[in-house]
Amino acid sequence: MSDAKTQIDETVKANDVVLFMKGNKAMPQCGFSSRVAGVLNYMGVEYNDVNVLADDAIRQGIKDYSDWPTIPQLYVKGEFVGGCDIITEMTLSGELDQLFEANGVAYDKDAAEKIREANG
Ligand SMILES: N[C@@H](CCC(=O)N[C@@H](CS)C(=O)NCC(=O)O)C(=O)O
Repeated sequence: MSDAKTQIDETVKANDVVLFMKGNKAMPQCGFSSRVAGVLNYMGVEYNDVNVLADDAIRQGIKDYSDWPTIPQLYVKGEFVGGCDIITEMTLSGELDQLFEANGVAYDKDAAEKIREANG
């Protein structure tokens, strides 16, 4: 395994929820990353953010790791879940709630409902 792949593998296995993004959760540097971080922040999810802009090897490595061409990328319990479009859809359909519940990830259900109400 390359250094980047090893680092990615260890990160997603050591942390329940990881978001590979541009910028960080406090200051996203891309609208797509901002949207996913915004959902997780609003839902009160505890997660690790990895800024791919800080390391080109991780930026390319995460795409190879998941075989997914873009960033952001959300991982739950070591599994790739999706990017911005998928996370948005899963938030609105309630599938993200189900995924968190199935994996014992704490989140604010009322906040999730508010997102759905505002976008229904
Ligand atoms: N449709 C994508 C949008 C994300 C996207 O297009 N990301 C681009 C621009 S930020 C990207 O990662 N390009 C490759 C790169 O910048 O390395 C999604 O659902 O996540």
